[in-house]
Amino acid sequence: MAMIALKCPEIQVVVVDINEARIAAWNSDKLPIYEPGLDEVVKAARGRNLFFSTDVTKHVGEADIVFVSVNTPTKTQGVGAGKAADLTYWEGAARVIASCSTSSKIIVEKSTVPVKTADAIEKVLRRNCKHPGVQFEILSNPEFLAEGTAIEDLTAPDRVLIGGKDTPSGRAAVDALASVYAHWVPRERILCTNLWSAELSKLTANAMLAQRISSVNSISALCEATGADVQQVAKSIGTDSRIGPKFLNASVGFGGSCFQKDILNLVYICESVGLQAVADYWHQVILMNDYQKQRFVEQVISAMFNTISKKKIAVYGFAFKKDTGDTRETPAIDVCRGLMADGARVCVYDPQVEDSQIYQDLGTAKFEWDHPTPKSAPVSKDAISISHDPMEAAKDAHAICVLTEWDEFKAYDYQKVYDSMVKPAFIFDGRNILDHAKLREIGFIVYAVGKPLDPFLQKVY
Ligand SMILES: NC(=O)C1=CN([C@@H]2O[C@H](COP(=O)(O)OP(=O)(O)OC[C@H]3O[C@@H](n4cnc5c(N)ncnc54)[C@H](O)[C@@H]3O)[C@@H](O)[C@H]2O)C=CC1
Ligand SMILES: O=C(O)[C@H]1O[C@H](OP(=O)(O)OP(=O)(O)OC[C@H]2O[C@@H](n3ccc(=O)[nH]c3=O)[C@H](O)[C@@H]2O)[C@H](O)[C@@H](O)[C@@H]1O
Repeated sequence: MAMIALKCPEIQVVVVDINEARIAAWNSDKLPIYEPGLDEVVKAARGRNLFFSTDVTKHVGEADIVFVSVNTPTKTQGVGAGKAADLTYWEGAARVIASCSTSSKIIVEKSTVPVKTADAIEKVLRRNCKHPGVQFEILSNPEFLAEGTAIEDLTAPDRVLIGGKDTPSGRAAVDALASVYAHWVPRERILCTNLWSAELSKLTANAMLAQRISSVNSISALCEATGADVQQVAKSIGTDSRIGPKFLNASVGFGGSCFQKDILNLVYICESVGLQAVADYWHQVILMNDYQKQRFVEQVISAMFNTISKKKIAVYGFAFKKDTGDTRETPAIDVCRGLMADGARVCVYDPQVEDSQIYQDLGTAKFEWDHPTPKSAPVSKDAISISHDPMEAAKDAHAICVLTEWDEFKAYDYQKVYDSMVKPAFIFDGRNILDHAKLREIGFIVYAVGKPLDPFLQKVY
């Protein structure tokens, strides 16, 4: 919305949220999320044609176009728990829109939703609007930005996707929304489809992106078993232009708020229409991701003589990727839990993530985090500590686990780090970002995902 406000000065944009603390932060000097370049965009438009408010009914009532971007988490209970998308917040938003609309509106699905959601939302809107003559035209306009590169992605998107009904009013609504984006996006990049294609394209895009990571991660395990190098393999296959080099970095596993929930949602939809084989196929992407995180933990334990009990392990990076403070579904949660379950004393350092977030994440059950009041149990402060200094985090530690690819991790003085650690000192590079040859020269035992194993780490059968 900030980008639309920046690029379309004649359009008034009001962002409304029921969360007062978030709106207060959007109106302050410290925005509630860390996203490179976002501060500048917000500051350029805020107070001009970009406003943040908790007065949902007033601003929705006055709007011609309403973008609905509420959360669509995985259900935690009831039918479809653990897979289906929970549309409670979406339905709640639709009811509010219906109750406060005195004029016709275009309703834009910006959240990622199951295919056919527009049908359900239309029913809620139609049945709840008290004003005769008010019409709602629903469009699907899924968002493809990635966190950490959101401003770049929004400035020059590969495509903008708009799905609408093939009726005169549907086509007019699609044109109206397309003309907003056309302020800065070339027309040929604005793709117009039917509603169901747009909804399903979003889930499929995320599933196929995540599938690439699970595919290369599955091969990383085979590389370790055979002496192949996953980065060499990724480069070799990625130079085939039909495959391409992007999104082929082996890692400790993918995280983020969307891949897992969207694939599970796709799996559930397939099951609901009786396509079990299709559901199983996509579910394997998630299972491979779980396997990759578990495999990493097992590698740490086995390398350190099958016992990490009471050993201090420094974790470098808690965010799900670099350049964001977001920790939703970060692989660090499962890895830290795995290490703590084996008795390790974990000390986390992350340049952006708040301490309270780390404690909350480690104490919150799966799928709970994306609901407004997640149930969270306190975690033992003996098992987990947080440091704001990477040197201090590594001091007296037996091992360092690199779980996020923050650039600053490459620039540390690892001789100094090594000197302060217990020997043998281990580094487990879950992102393949460090200079492994140099670390070995210093004296570290190095494990890197999908790389030939140090003789020290090779299992003796
Ligand atoms: N985070 C991302 O990078 C991307 C997210 N998406 C999709 O966008 C949607 C939102 O994602 P996020 O922004 O990450 O979630 P979020 O949880 O950070 O934000 C959702 C906001 O909606 C508010 N909300 C809930 N019900 C409301 C209501 N009835 N009225 C007003 N506000 C209400 C919540 O208070 C919350 O601040 C999800 O469907 C997600 O899959 C899509 C592409 C990228
Ligand atoms: O629907 C969404 O929310 C968004 O989900 C992803 O974006 P995001 O989750 O923000 O971040 P990604 O860059 O996709 O990274 C996801 C995870 O995969 C990991 N990853 C990524 C690339 C890679 O090669 N290897 C790898 O392990 C990242 O470290 C991270 O944990 C998609 O890339 C966006 O297009 C989409 O809009």
